[in-house]
Amino acid sequence: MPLENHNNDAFRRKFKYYKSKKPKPSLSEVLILNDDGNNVDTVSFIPKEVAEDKRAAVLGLSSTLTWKVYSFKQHPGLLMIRNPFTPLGQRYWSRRCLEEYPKKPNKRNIDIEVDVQDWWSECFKLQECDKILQKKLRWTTLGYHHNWDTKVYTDENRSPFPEDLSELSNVVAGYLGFSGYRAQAAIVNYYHMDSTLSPHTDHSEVNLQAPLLSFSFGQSAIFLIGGTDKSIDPTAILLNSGDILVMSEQARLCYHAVPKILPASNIPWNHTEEVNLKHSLDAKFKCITNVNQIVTEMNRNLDSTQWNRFNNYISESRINMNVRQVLKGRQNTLKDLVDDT
Ligand SMILES: O=C(O)CCC(=O)C(=O)O
Ligand SMILES: [Fe+2]
Repeated sequence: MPLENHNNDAFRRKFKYYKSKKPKPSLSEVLILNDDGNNVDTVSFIPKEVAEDKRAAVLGLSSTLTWKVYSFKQHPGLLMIRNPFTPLGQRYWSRRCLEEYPKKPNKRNIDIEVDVQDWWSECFKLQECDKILQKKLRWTTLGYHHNWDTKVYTDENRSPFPEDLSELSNVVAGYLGFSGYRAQAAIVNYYHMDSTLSPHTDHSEVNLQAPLLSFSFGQSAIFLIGGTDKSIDPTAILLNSGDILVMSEQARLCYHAVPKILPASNIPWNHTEEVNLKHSLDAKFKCITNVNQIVTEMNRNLDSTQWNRFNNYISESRINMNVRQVLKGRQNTLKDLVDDT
C-alpha cells in the first residue's frame, strides 16, 4: 500500500490551488450563493411560524422574513445564511471586533511580542495610524481561550464571554432550531488581503453536538469545506460580509480552510438607509441586559467621522467571529460531570 502523502491530499491540493498568486486560480467552481439559485442545492426560509426574537433588531439583524438559508447536498449539516444584518448591524459587529474584543484580559496573538492593554487605541495613540501594529493582530480569543498548542480548553484559561455576542449567537442558533445555545468560546480572526488559514478541524469542545457559528465582515473569502479526512475533495464557497456559516451535525467536524481573501464586490456596511433605532429603547427590548449600551454604540456608527477608522480597516481586511459552545447542557465548568445519556 502506498504511504499516505500528507502534502498531496485532495484538500491540500485545492488549498494550494486557490492560494496560488501565480497563476491566479479560476473562480468558476466557487459556489456563489445568489438569488438565481444556480449551484445551490437548497434555499429555504425561516418558517413564518417561527416567532421573531425580540432581541434580534437591537442586535442589528433584519427580519427573518428576508433571511435566506442555504444547505448543501454534499455537506449535510452545513448551513449558510446570506447576510441577515442591517448595514448598521454590520458596522456594530465589525467595530466591536476592533475596538472592544481585542482588549485584555482577552488573549491576542500579539501578546508574545508587545504589552498593550487596548490594541485599537494604541494604534491611534499618535495622530497617524500605526499601520504596523494594526496589521500585527491576527486573532483574539474570548471566553474559554483556545490553546493553539495543546488545543485543550481549561477552566483556568477563561475570561468572561461578551454578552452581546452571546445574545447574537443564541438568537441565530435559536432561529435554526438549536435552542438554548450558549456561546462560551470564540476566535476572532483578522485577515489581510494576503492572509490564509490552513486546513484544520475544530474538535476541542466537549459539546460537539452544538453547532459552530461563523460570522464574516469586511472583505470576502474563499472558504473550503471537505470531509472528516483530508482525502475528500473540498467545496469552495464564497463568503461575503454579513454571511453566517453554521457547521452542525455531520459538518461540525469537517476539515475547512480559508485559502484566499478577495476584494468585496458589494459594500453592505455602507449601504445607506433610514435608520431609526429609537424604538429599540422600548421596554420589550429590556430582555437584553445592556440594551442601552448596544443602542448607543449602534448609533455612534451613524456618524461618519466616528465610523471612518473602522471603515478604513474593513476596506482592506476581513474579520471572522468563530463562536462555539464548549460545555454540555447542564455543565457550567469543564469540571462539572454530566452523564452522556
Ligand atoms: O475565517 C473563517 O471563515 C474560518 C475561521 C475558522 O475556521 C476558525 O477560526 O476556526
Ligand atoms: Fe475552524
